[in-house]
Amino acid sequence: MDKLKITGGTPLAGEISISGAKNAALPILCASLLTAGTLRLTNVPQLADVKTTQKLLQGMGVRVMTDNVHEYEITANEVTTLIAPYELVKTMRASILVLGPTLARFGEAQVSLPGGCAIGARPVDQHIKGLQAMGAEIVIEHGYVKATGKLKGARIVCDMVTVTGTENLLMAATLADGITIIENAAREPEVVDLADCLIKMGAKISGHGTDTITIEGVAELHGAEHAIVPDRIETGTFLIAAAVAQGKLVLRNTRADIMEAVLEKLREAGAYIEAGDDWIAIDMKQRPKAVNIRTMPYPAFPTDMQAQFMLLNCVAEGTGVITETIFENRFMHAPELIRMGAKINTEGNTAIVTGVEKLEGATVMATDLRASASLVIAGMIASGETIVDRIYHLDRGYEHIERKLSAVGAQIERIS
Ligand SMILES: CC(=O)N[C@H]1[C@@H](OP(=O)(O)OP(=O)(O)OC[C@H]2O[C@@H](n3ccc(=O)[nH]c3=O)[C@H](O)[C@@H]2O)O[C@H](CO)[C@@H](O)[C@@H]1O
Ligand SMILES: C=C(OP(=O)(O)O)C(=O)O
Repeated sequence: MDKLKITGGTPLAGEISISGAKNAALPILCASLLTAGTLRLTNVPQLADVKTTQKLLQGMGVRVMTDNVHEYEITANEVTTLIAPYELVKTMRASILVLGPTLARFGEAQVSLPGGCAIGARPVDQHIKGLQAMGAEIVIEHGYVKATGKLKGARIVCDMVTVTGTENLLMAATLADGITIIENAAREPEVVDLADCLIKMGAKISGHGTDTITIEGVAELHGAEHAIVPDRIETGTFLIAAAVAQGKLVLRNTRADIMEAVLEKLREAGAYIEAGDDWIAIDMKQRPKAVNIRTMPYPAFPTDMQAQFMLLNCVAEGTGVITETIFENRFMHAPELIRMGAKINTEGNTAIVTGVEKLEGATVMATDLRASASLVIAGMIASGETIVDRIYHLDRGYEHIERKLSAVGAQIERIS
């Protein structure tokens, strides 16, 4: 199993190019199931999760052509099975995103229930409830969601803001008979990117980016071309790296307008940030100041940046309080950071973090995607050597993270 070996304490400076967003690429790849036409995608990140989605679609008979870098051509004109099997779904929860489009186009779908994961139980009851409101017959049998029926428009009020839930219902509604209104919808930029792609495919959608999305179903969708939105979480992760290493980075091919809450917190921590249309620059001249963080749905502070900000507080001046309101078990990085010398007290969904002058290198275990990222950056600023184990989590969501960070001064190598 691969590990990362990091030697801490090297200065960080230079430029990094940001990849397309995992959380936009995955639903958009699944949206290919909505049409027999060809979907041409650019800026697709090279990630394990993208490969898993490719396998899942190919297993259903979808033709996926790729230059194996960032461009994909996907045609679902000869779908051979409407089943998404457990073997693939268990490795990636986002596989549930084939449910809405498959059911909407073919009137039938069987998708393995994704089950819980390290950060929380993550049920999919809202996806199911919404599809039922649209007329689907749904049973759960042998661990599979089995859905049938011709979908019709409905008014759906989500019990909580759910990103993939909104995406599944949005995709399903594009081919439903009549008008669907999704209330308490997720407003994340990745939902907006999916909606923009669906509109290019001929869908009639309005209100995306607000908490009420209206979709007028059409008889069929067609092929389209779309560039995946930049990854705001990858961007934020590298900004944190610069902030804690007191470095200077320019991030290219990204967008500041979709990550204001994160940039605001970095400024509060003492970072000097400038941004243009497709770049963000950070210059951190001193030790960061601790910040308080409360994770909430977009446009508030994202849970996917919580672990990285916990690390920032670990080496900041003062004490910061972190409250995680989205996932019930998303502090697993805390005990690993404590092994590196951090001072963190967790109680329920709150972590009180008091900064120390320096972390110490150690062997640590990555437990989930963003926890892994926080440990890698911790290793970059710690004294001595850090080994981060179980980095397959990292490969799910960061494209060549060790190459990108090495290019700006970090000493990181992948070892087996
Ligand atoms: C592939 C993808 O886009 N993943 C993102 C997506 O995950 P994902 O879409 O799975 O997360 P949700 O927005 O659905 O989850 C938000 C909360 O709602 C709960 N919930 C959700 C659906 C449901 O049917 N029932 C229910 O109870 C979840 O357990 C969680 O507590 O949004 C999360 C929150 O921004 C991010 O951390 C993930 O990176
Ligand atoms: C939790 C995450 O992803 P997923 O929903 O794919 O598990 C994440 O990207 O941090």
